Amino acid sequence: MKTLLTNIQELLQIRKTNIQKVSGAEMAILPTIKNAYLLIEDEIIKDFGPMENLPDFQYDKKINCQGRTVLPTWCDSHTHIVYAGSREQEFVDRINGLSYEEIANRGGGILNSAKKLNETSEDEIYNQSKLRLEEVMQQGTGAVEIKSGYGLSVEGELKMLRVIKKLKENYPIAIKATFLGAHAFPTEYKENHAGYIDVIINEMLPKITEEKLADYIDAFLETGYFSVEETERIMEAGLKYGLRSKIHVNQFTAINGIEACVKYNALSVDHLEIVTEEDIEALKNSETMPVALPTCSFFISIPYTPARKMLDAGLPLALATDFNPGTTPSGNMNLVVATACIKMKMTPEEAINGATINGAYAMGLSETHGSITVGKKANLIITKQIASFYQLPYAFGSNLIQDVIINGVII
Ligand SMILES: N=CN[C@@H](CCC(=O)O)C(=O)O
Ligand SMILES: [Zn+2]
Repeated sequence: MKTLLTNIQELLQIRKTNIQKVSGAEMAILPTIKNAYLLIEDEIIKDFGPMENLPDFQYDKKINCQGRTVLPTWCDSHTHIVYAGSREQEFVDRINGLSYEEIANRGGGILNSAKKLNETSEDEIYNQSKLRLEEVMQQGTGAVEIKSGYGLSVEGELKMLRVIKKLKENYPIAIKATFLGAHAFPTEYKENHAGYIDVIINEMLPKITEEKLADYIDAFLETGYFSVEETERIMEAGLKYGLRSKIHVNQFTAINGIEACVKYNALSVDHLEIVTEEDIEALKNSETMPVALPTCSFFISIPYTPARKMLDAGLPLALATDFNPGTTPSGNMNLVVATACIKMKMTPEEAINGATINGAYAMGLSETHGSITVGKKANLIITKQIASFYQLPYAFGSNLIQDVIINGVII
């Protein structure tokens, strides 16, 4: 099956060779072709170029993209899409003055979602989660990472990861699964951290890897959650089972966690609302991708990741949603890109790089996703008629997506 897209007003994020990520000043450059064509063969990008060079292709279907921009689908490298129920009461509690920490200390937060998850059947969790996945696909996401972490028990974590596996099997979108047993300490282990970490390492990890349920391992490295030393135990155990880490870190406090993550060659460090000079130094010349979650900052009113400071230091930055019931009940990457521009002072070029090519890197999907490159998956957003791609973050409340193509098929 061959599909030809013609008269594309502007084709964004074209990369002739497969580069892995963009860093620092490179992030300001978003290569494009104006008045372009693109040929899809089955699920792959076969060719693209300026309309004046359009070869005499045979094709089965033609889409005239007059006035429309085409770009790769979003790569959302950090979500908690699989969960049970919702937490809008905590949202109202925060409006009334309670902080995220105060709510968590009253048994809300992650433990609230864990209780709901353990009381809900696997089928019901699947049915709730698939609706969220379908929604984000329509919003232009073509690759997504999904974490466990609301089970906090052997059965609960396995249940979540089996739901993620089923989503992988049933949907065309690329999904990476991350095991986040170290998301919080269950109440019964509040005074016995080492005991819970033993459960993670000796009971959960062997079962999860035996069933091949996870691609990565995560921990919430934060004051009041997992310490640097506790997270190091988790990262070390993950590596023994072949799981590289992607770590929640520096959301509320900076406690030298990033340095530890880099030491363990984490694929990504995520959140980074509080970043010190030492953290930036640790990330320089590393293979660890920093990931910002601007709609989390927006929703719970915490600082935004200091993108300018990080880019000026030459670092790369990826953008993701953090879609979860507590701190970010939204998986809309369009809003993430807009918020990064409006609140973090990233340019549209930088934000789109962060949400595509760097997001793919943060999921280990650089070979297949994140750019318009011959041989990569034909995962494309076709916009409505827009004056320029700057309108994507500018008109932040509008849905500017006309069609989403995943693996060569309009969904
Ligand atoms: N910070 C840790 N985990 C999630 C929130 C979890 C929750 O509140 O349910 C996050 O990334 O923001
Ligand atoms: Zn998260």
